[in-house]
Amino acid sequence: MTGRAMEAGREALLTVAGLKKNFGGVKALEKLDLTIASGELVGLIGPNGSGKTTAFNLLTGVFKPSGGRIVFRGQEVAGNRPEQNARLGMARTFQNIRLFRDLPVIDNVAVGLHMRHGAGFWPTVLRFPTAARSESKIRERALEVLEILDLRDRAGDLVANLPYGDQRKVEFARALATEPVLLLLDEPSAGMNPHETAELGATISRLHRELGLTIILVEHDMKMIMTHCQRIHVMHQGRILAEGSPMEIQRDPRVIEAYLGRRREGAHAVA
Ligand SMILES: Nc1ncnc2c1ncn2[C@@H]1O[C@H](COP(=O)(O)OP(=O)(O)OP(=O)(O)O)[C@@H](O)[C@H]1O
Repeated sequence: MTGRAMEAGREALLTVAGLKKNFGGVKALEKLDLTIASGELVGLIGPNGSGKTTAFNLLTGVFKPSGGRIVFRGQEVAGNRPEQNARLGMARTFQNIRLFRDLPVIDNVAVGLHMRHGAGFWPTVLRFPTAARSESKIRERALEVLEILDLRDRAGDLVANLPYGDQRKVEFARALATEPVLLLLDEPSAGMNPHETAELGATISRLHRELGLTIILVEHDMKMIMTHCQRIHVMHQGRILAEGSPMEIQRDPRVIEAYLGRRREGAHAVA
């Protein structure tokens, strides 16, 4: 399906049609079709190797597609560079945390803001007054974003000294600092214990609700997906296998088969 969100009368923020990606002989994405409505919190799930991360890499411009279309906010963005899509309002986090561990939290968040509002490389390095002004605005804004994630008190701490769950939140803060309309979260619960995972799920839900963000959540933690997502897209072998509410997905025989088939090979099971 691509039409269910539209039936609810909401405008499409992102439409993906016939998206393909080959790596040599490997068809990582066979034919991806997906429509995400503005304001949704959707889950993108699927067995290991089904193409979820590849989809994120194509959406954000890390890889160029081998074919197909990506329309974001009414513009064709397939083949754009990551910074072009960031300027259009896409932000993402990665499966493995990618922070500057030996820098303070606030500097990590400011990186996201520099990408969007910075004075530019030379004015910053040469400390022109314009750069200083924009630098102080950036720090002010970084503190506001940290406040949203209850991390303002840790602004001056080195990332390396934060618990793992808080490091994830710093990643979120850095993504939020770019003021995205679409946030792509790639397995945010990876490496977390059940308590941290539950807290993170609540944080994602809150960001969705309070900031009106559209979020696509790639996750293997089925409890988080089933609790917080309104709609779920299931990928299998580079395509969408099924789409529906958490209840519909849990009962879908095709989904159960896709997961059980893979579980025999040691992958995660649904529900
Ligand atoms: N850079 C690459 N070069 C070659 N093959 C790749 C590359 N990236 C992904 N693939 C292959 O593409 C397929 C889809 O991988 P992808 O990482 O997108 O799946 P995934 O659903 O995100 O898996 P996981 O849940 O394990 O993270 C896999 O067969 C993978 O081996």
